[in-house]
Amino acid sequence: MTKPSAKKHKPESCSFVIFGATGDLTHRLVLPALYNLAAADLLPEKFCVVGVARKGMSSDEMRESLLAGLKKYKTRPVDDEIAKRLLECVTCIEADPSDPASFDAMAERLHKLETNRQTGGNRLFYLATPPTGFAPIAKQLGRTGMLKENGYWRRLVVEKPFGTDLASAKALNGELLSIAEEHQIYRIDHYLGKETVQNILVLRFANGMFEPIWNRNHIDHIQITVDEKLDVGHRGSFYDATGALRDMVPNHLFQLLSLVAMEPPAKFEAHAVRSAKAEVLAAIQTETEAEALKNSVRGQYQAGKSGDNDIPDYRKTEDVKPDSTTETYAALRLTIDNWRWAGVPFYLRTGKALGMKRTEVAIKFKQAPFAMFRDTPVDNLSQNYLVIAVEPNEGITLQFNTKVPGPTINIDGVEMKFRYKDYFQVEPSTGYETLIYDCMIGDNILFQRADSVEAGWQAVQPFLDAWKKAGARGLEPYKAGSEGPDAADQLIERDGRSWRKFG
Ligand SMILES: NC(=O)C1=CN([C@@H]2O[C@H](COP(=O)(O)OP(=O)(O)OC[C@H]3O[C@@H](n4cnc5c(N)ncnc54)[C@H](OP(=O)(O)O)[C@@H]3O)[C@@H](O)[C@H]2O)C=CC1
Ligand SMILES: O=C1O[C@H](COP(=O)(O)O)[C@@H](O)[C@H](O)[C@H]1O
Repeated sequence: MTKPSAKKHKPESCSFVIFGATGDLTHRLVLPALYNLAAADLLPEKFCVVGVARKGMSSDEMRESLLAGLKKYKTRPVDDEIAKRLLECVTCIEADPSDPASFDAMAERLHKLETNRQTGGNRLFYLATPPTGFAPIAKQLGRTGMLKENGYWRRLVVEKPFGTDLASAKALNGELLSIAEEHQIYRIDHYLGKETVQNILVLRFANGMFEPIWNRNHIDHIQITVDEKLDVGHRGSFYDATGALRDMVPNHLFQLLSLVAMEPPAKFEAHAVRSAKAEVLAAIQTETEAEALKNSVRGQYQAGKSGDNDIPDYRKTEDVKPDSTTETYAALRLTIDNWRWAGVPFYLRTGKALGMKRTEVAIKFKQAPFAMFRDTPVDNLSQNYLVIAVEPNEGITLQFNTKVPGPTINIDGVEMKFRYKDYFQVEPSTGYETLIYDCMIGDNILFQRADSVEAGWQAVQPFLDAWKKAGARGLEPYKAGSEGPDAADQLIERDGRSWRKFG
């Protein structure tokens, strides 16, 4: 069955200014997302794309490079006519935040371009640069008045990682908020662009049957898993300074956690939803150093095979220190200190170079008291899990027990499965389309507010500190292509529980 989606309207005319336009993110995701929006007729009537490069490049050169990216990273066949129309909107401007005069010149050129292209003065500035560029670029935009909202909207999209710890995230928020208002700042997390992640809100709050049991009285524990097959590859220099915890937990895994654990917002509106998310993150119990070590596992992959791919030892990866203690796997046991979740552990795990790609939230309900069926033969007793499959096989599964047909009572575990592909015709996308579109229409419900980002870092900071002090002590090796270190199993098994098996 195919259902049509709600009709969206075109955003107001604007300029879309990309810093880091020569980079990987722009080519891999941002331009393909703009292309997909163009194909869906969801770009503004009057629109221009300004690609900013620190060193001179002609607009033609930039268009050529972006077209090559579009063809390489396409999510659907590229229609030459649509690509041509989109690329005609592209102009390259040179500006380097270490050269303030270049930003003065940019302000003038941008204004002229807006006049020529009749886009008006609405501007979206996308910081698609490494994080070292965020504050310096924002500072120059502020100094030159380019962010000033004078009857037009001016928005700043900030990529991840947003800081490397609590102190740096606070400092970056402080710098940005001294230049722009909170409503102008769009802190992006691509997990919020995923349909399956947005659907957590709908699953919980558009259905009457889940909310009454969505609490400590009925839920035993929650597991959040983001396993990746990918190894670190050519990202050694970034990854070795970052690690699995910083790279994935305070952002992506906490998006999943906050949507699953937040209180029902009073309205489906940015302020209410973002407040509920920030509140639940702030309620994650702060660990002492000893508790942090006890409630966490970190691992590092050693050489192995994932499918047909030979994966080298992490420490032999280009730009990784040969004695690196950076974790490529992290598992945490967290608790949320509020009425709803008291006593319900949240087990989180994520890692690279694992046997399979799997992102899911598994909600484990309390077992029924089986007194009544104590003497009943059980073929394959199922645990009562509600599983939100973010990737792959996007959908929702409910596991429960049923009677095996026959003259006697036999019990077996079965599943009820909803798969998106069985109900909806989903256009392939990068995941950035919704986020970019929402930013253009000024809806920041799917973007992170400053307090949420800081609450996330606050919750992981004790683990960062404890691991830093421990150095190599407690760093568990695991074989690439495996399910991760055995210690991650022990982390959950010591509570008498186990990780949900896939499949
Ligand atoms: N690549 C991806 O798949 C993803 C990336 N991200 C995030 O997006 C951002 C960009 O990543 P990515 O495109 O991979 O990075 P790149 O290394 O490809 O850099 C992007 C561009 O930024 C410009 N740049 C570099 N340093 C600075 C600086 N200090 N000031 C201003 N401009 C600078 C460079 O362009 P020039 O020299 O021409 O000015 C460079 O080409 C990062 O924050 C990353 O974490 C997030 C999700 C996915
Ligand atoms: O931001 C990041 O996310 C990806 C994982 O994203 P997914 O959508 O494929 O689940 C991860 O590979 C990368 O290291 C990290 O920086």
